[in-house]
Amino acid sequence: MHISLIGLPGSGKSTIGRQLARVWKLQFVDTDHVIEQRLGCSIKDFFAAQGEAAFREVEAKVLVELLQEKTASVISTGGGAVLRPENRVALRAWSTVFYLQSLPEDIARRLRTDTSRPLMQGEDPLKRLRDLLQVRAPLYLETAHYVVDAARQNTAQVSRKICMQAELAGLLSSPGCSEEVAD
Ligand SMILES: Nc1ncnc2c1ncn2[C@@H]1O[C@H](COP(=O)(O)OP(=O)(O)OP(=O)(O)O)[C@@H](O)[C@H]1O
Ligand SMILES: O=C(O)C1=C[C@@H](O)[C@@H](O)[C@H](O)C1
Ligand SMILES: [Mg+2]
Repeated sequence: MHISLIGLPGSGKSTIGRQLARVWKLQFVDTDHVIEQRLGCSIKDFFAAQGEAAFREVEAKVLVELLQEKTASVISTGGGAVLRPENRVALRAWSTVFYLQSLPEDIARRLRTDTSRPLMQGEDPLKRLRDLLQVRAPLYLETAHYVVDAARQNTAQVSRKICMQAELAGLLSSPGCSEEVAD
């Protein structure tokens, strides 16, 4: 019923999810955004005050709630949403999952000046992304119904690929939407 996007931090889940929801005329939800609303502070501040384990607890609760919503939505997840086995099972069971498979080099270049992502604030963001990918790649692949090659692609190109795949799989009631994604 829902469409979920998974992938590394900075792989474009929020940006592309919003584009797809607009084209498909579905509700758009971003788990990070819902978590921040619930916490009443930024994820970065919550990480600093309570630590990552506390964040993962909140993330798991929010994710299941959103997946159980009746209204069909495009759900952009946080980069670490696949870390918990129960999240992986829930994502696969209650949504069609697209993995945005991006290159750490592309992401590091894009996020050079970003200070909002707590896991990207170290000395060497590229090494951090490579380390994250080593741990998470099998989890993203295990969770995904479809893997989208997002390397060296802009967001409109990635959105179009997802649209075409969704049309091929008969996931959408109104085919032809891949032509509507603007560059
Ligand atoms: N394929 C892409 N081409 C060009 N720019 C991109 C691409 N993907 C993402 N971006 C840009 O990179 C930044 C991060 O993207 P976005 O916030 O959508 O990533 P995310 O996957 O939601 O990250 P997080 O897991 O931290 O929530 C944004 O400025 C977005 O416009
Ligand atoms: O990759 C991650 O573990 C994270 C990515 C972000 O989307 C946020 O969910 C948070 O900063 C953790
Ligand atoms: Mg995001």
